[in-house]
Amino acid sequence: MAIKVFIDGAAGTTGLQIRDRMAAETQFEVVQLEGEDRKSPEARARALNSADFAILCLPDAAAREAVQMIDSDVRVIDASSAHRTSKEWVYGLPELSAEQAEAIRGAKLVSNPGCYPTGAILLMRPLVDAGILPPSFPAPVVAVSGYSGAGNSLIKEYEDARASGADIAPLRGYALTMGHKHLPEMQAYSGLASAPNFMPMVGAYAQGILLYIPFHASALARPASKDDLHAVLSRHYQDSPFISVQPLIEAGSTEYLRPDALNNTNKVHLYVLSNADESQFTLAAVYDNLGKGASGAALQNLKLMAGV
Ligand SMILES: NC(=O)C1=CN([C@@H]2O[C@H](COP(=O)(O)OP(=O)(O)OC[C@H]3O[C@@H](n4cnc5c(N)ncnc54)[C@H](OP(=O)(O)O)[C@@H]3O)[C@@H](O)[C@H]2O)C=CC1
Ligand SMILES: CC(=O)N[C@@H](CCC(=O)OP(=O)(O)O)C(=O)O
Repeated sequence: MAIKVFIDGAAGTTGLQIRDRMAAETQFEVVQLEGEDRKSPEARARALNSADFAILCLPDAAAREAVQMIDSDVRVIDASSAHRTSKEWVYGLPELSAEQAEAIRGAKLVSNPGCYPTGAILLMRPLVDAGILPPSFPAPVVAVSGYSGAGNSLIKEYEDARASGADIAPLRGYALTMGHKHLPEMQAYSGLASAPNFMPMVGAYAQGILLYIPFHASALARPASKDDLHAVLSRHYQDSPFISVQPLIEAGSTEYLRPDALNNTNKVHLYVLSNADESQFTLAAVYDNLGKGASGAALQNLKLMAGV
């Protein structure tokens, strides 16, 4: 019998992408609500409690509301930021460790990571665990995302502006008061003592993230070369089907990184960059905000939880 999966918020950016990605997954039967039922608390509660799994692709408040409706054994994956550091929830990043993957496999409540934290945590956590980055690391995180990262409303804003020929900023630096909602999960799951210094930007393109963590060698917990950093990350992700550490960049290379390089995949590419004397390093990540940054990760967690 097919495994019943209710997607609450199936008409949104994340929900639509999950549906598309599930089209080829015949072991699952997708349930979604149409028309007025989409936002009817009664219809949502019925669909939620008659499913094996529910994926919440909703604003935080509606995700909290959905959780209040549960009176069955339904297992939940929440794509919103409502529960990412809640004790009752398991953080849905299986690549953190074998134990984390195991915890997700058996969990009732899984919180899918935020798009920016995914790259930042994948880069920093293995280096903190290896004692190369200290927990006191004053992490600078600078990232650019496509506008789909903010869902339907920003997609509409950019697409309307493009259609009408209105002025479009090529890049917007935002969260200028430095209190972005992703800070708690970035800190908690990177293993840091304090919140990163996070400066996000949104570009005038739809999809894809490029994220940088630039720092001086003096910030390391102990002396380490670019080969050391690269070896720790490569070892950590050696068995991962989705995360791959890219080769070190050769001197004189004219290679460049583009945020949309992995669009429509669940992959993440990680890089260790350095200057010639290795007095300065930058960790970098490239991935799809709607892939491993949202819908791809939700499907990965669903398959892990369902054991398929
Ligand atoms: N876009 C991304 O890259 C990422 C998004 N996320 C998170 O995923 C969640 C969904 O985001 P996203 O898909 O981008 O957002 P969208 O705005 O594109 O979609 C949200 C959907 O939820 C629906 N909705 C709103 N309120 C209710 C309600 N009370 N009951 C039922 N449905 C409701 C909306 O309907 P309507 O439009 O009619 O209001 C819409 O279809 C958010 O919490 C977001 O933070 C996480 C990681 C990355
Ligand atoms: C470009 C853009 O605006 N991005 C969103 C993050 C999208 C995301 O990851 O959503 P969650 O917060 O649910 O994780 C932002 O910065 O708020």
